[in-house]
Amino acid sequence: MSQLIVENLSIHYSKGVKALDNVSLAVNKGECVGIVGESGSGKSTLAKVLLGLQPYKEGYIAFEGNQIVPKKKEALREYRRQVQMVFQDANSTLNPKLPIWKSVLEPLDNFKEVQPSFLNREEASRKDLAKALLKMVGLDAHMLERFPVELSGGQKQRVSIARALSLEPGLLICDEPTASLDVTVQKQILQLLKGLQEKTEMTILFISHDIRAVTFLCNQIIVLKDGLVVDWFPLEELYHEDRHPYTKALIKAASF
Ligand SMILES: Nc1ncnc2c1ncn2[C@@H]1O[C@H](COP(=O)(O)OP(=O)(O)OP(=O)(O)O)[C@@H](O)[C@H]1O
Repeated sequence: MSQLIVENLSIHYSKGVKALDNVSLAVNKGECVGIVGESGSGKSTLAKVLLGLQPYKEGYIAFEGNQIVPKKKEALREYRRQVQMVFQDANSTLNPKLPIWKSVLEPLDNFKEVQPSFLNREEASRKDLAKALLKMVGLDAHMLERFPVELSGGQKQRVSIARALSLEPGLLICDEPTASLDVTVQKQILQLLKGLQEKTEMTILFISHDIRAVTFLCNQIIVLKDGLVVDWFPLEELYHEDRHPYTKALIKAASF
């Protein structure tokens, strides 16, 4: 059974804008699935709907067999623990007034009942927990007392990833997590996500306009254009002649 199922999802904004048009997809546990498309193709709308931030009237979304209904608060809370998000702008995730160690512990503070297997909440001090989380994303303990303004873009994104990992999610949704970073740092973040995915076996849904990033990380690729899924294939079939002309154009523009 697929971990995440989306069936015939359509989203219309006011003024007749159809951001998603009958979108169906399925993501299996432990897979890394990329959603690629140009600006305006509906990627962020899809991410918002999947997080329960955007209501939907047409279609069906289920995670681990349970339908996601934005108004059902209790079910949404458990879903929000299971499904974590990394956004493009780490500044929107990190409170500028909090030192990194407090920021990194915020999700665990909101879900006191969670006992991630890689942390010993009872025995460790709060700073030790924060330190262990930073270590998972390749950050040194001397970052603990710093504030977001004192970190580079890549370091801030690592902190955002550490926060997301702290609740040991079953699914990590990354919406353009590398788009604001320079090329070398982008690569490092992609490598970090790849390593974490292999280690933890969590599912990753990686949303990006950058087909290079998607093909580096993902084993399944879904192509969105004007709110429609126009192509969906395993990585091995990237150069297959059956690829949709739009996918071929994206590949060509990326000059692989
Ligand atoms: N709140 C909104 N109200 C009206 N239209 C919207 C709203 N949000 C998005 N849209 C429209 O829906 C379509 C899809 O937008 P969306 O932001 O999901 O695309 P995207 O692929 O994430 O683009 P980008 O990469 O530029 O963020 C676009 O035509 C956009 O103008």
